[in-house]
Amino acid sequence: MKPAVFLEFADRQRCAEQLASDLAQVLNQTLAQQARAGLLLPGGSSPQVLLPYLAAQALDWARIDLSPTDERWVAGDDPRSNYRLLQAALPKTRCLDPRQGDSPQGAASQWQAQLAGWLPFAAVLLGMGEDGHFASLFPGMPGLAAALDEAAAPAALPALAPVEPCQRLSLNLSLLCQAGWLGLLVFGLDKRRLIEAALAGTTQLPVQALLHNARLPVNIYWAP
Ligand SMILES: O=C1O[C@H](COP(=O)(O)O)[C@@H](O)[C@H](O)[C@H]1O
Repeated sequence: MKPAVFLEFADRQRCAEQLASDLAQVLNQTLAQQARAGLLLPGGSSPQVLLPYLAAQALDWARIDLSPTDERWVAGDDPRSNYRLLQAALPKTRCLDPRQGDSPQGAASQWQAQLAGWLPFAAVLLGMGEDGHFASLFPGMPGLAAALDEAAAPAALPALAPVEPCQRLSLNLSLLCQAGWLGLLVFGLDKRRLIEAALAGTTQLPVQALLHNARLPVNIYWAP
């Protein structure tokens, strides 16, 4: 297990400000060495406080390739779409819509093929749900063990959530770890307790596999 870095902040604004600044530093370093930089961000509620701070960073946004870490199988203009959230918040990036086919399986294959051209990603930021899922790798879903296997081939796959919208697309742990920097953004006391249990190895949750098996240290940003 690579030691995780736990960064604790007094409130969500300060946490988001620091994370935005750290992400910008990683991206600027990458852009100093190559033409484009790949950035993967989560959807859901947690990044909503981060995105305005990130958009305000001094960065050549037109050279950033952006993708969600996972997507809900809904229309691209559905308010629940992670792609829609990110594209609206960071409109100057080249934002990739994972929904590239008529079926989740077809879309996952196309998305995976496009992301292969971005590797390694400059930075991957993940979120975590109250049930310990990250990206769209949910406890108990079919194929979970393979998706959490760090030694598996890097892949995008159809995934299943226990709540609507159930049909998802997600990257597996192996592909999420093909990065120069890996982060996890979590808010609230319940999620903190979960992270502490996962770090101690006393859960069977997907986030425990992330914290124990990722091939690079996870930078955890937490605020109440
Ligand atoms: O469904 C999802 O949930 C997780 C966590 O979301 P949050 O609202 O609890 O922050 C998110 O990281 C993921 O990208 C999203 O699709």
